[in-house]
Parts: sequence; C-alpha cells; structure tokens
Amino acid sequence: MAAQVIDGKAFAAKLRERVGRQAAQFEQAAGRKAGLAVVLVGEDPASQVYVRSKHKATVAANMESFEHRLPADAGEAELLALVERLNADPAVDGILVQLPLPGHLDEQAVIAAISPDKDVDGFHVTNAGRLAVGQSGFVPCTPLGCMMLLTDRLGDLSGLEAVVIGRSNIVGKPMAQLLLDANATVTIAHSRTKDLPVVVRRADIVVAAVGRAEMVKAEWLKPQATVIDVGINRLPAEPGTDKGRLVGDVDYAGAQGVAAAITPVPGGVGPMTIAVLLRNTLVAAYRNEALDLPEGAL
Ligand SMILES: Nc1nc(=O)c2c([nH]1)NC[C@@H]1CN(c3ccc(C(=O)N[C@@H](CCC(=O)O)C(=O)O)cc3)C=[N+]21
Repeated sequence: MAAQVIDGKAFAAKLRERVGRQAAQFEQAAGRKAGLAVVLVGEDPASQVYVRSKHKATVAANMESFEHRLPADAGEAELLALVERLNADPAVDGILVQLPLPGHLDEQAVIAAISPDKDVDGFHVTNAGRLAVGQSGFVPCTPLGCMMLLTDRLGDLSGLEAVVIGRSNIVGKPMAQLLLDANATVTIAHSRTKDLPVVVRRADIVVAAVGRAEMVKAEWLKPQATVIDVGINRLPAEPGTDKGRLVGDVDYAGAQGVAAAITPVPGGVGPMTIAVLLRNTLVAAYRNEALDLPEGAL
C-alpha cells in the first residue's frame, strides 16, 4: 500500500489562516499590527524568492512586513547598526536576517546582536539554551513545523524511536530536542554515522535534514515508518529544460512503497517553515505588548 502523503502545504495554509485571524485580534487589542522585519544582504536569487514569499505571507496574515535590503558588500558595522535599530523599534516584533550571509559577514555575530525576544528564527544562543533546558522561548521554524506535522499525524510520540539525520543548529539539533521533549527515543545521525542504513531501520520516525538529494533509500526504512523530509535539493537540469527538479533527502518514490506516511518535496516541510515564522512573530507581538495569547493553540 502506498504511503499517505503528508500535505504540509495544506496544513501550513490552515495555520496561516489561524494566525491571520489571531493577528487581527492582536491589532484590535494592541492598536497596532504585529510586525516582522526581514533583512536581506546581497542579491542571491534563491534568497530573494524566499524573502518575497515571506513578505506576501506576512501581509496576507494581517501583519506588517518591513523589508530591508543591503548591498552584497555591506559592512558588518552597517548590518549590526540596522539590527540595533530594529531591536529598538516598537513596531518590530520579529527580526529575521536571511541566511546565508555573504562570506565576509560573521553570521554568529549578527545573530547574537538580535534581541532574543525578537529572534523569531530561534537562532540566538539564548533561545537555543532555553530550548535545551526546557524554558519557553522561540523554537526554530522548520523543526517546530515538523513537530506539528508529526503530532497531527501520530498524536502522542512517547516511546517511539526517532532518528534525525543531520546535526545543524537550525534543524537537526533543535529537532532532536523537540522529539526528546515529546518523550521519543532520539538518535542523531550524520555523515560520519557508521552503518546509517541500520540506524535508520529502527526508526518509527525519520527526519532527514542532510541536504543530499535522495540519499535516504527505501530499503533503509522500517516498514510503516513516518518520514519527514526537510531537504530541498535541485537536481541538474535535464537536457532541453532550464531548471532541474526539486527533490528531498529521501528517495520519495521508493519510500512510498515502505513508509506509512511521508512529506513530499516541494509541498511538505517548506511551506510549514513560513507559516511557523508568522506564528512565532505573533507570539512575539503578544509578549512584547504583555498581552495574553488568545485561547486556542497556535
Ligand atoms: N534566517 C533565515 N531563516 C529561515 O527560515 C531561512 C533562511 N534564513 N534562509 C533560507 C532558509 C530556507 N527557508 C525556506 C522557507 C520556505 C521554503 C518553502 O516554502 N518551500 C516550498 C517551495 C520550494 C520551491 O519551489 O523553491 C516547498 O518546499 O514546497 C523553503 C525554504 C527558510 N530559510
């Protein structure tokens, strides 16, 4: 039987709609809209596409979007000064500096400059630390979106075997912590893991976040596993076409014959990332105004 497709795009649309309604309530209560500032340095085409779709989604969810573009050769002092201004601006609830930054800029220094209470990406060490010790803070959007899909599908994750492939600060590590908080038994695997197929084979839940096209094979999966594919890889263009296909980190076609459920690429985890960003921004806005979040989980 073919695996069920986990429709992240539809789930994300519902979440954005809910956030939009609650953002309208926020505006009523606070007398202003919740605001998200996005900073883009340079002209990377993929980053420009992401920033544009974040802007559209923000406005559609009844929030204010502030876009700041700096030239590719902007200095670190200039970028840090902008972040400081946004930290101090009461109309800005969330700040996102689009990554990757051009090579001459120190990403860690820039993330460290963002006020942890406006760090809706959840990348600041303060928020990483809060997640690690179980305090409330901002959780990175992609892993939080993955958790929403998993709990929607499986309910209680207690005692399930979860294998996270990838150990980045942005996805792998926070993903593992969220699964652990949900009482899963968690293994973090990575490029140096010995016998990766055997490790993956014990997983009831596989989260693939390595950034290697179709690396996880169908034969590695435990029958009826739930597979969350975080990878977004563009294959080389076929002759006569200008763009290659987007694929995940999992051999999707093969996995469909083994897994119980799997997220597609595109249309799986990607859309959740932006929806959770809006959710985090609204949470930041309520906190910044010291207002209670309305009933009904976001
Ligand atoms: N500070 C920062 N925060 C980020 O959250 C951040 C970032 N920098 N830099 C780049 C990555 C990437 N990212 C994605 C968001 C949405 C989709 C998404 O919606 N993808 C769609 C469309 C894919 C397509 O057609 O290109 C999908 O998977 O269906 C993908 C990737 C956020 N990022």
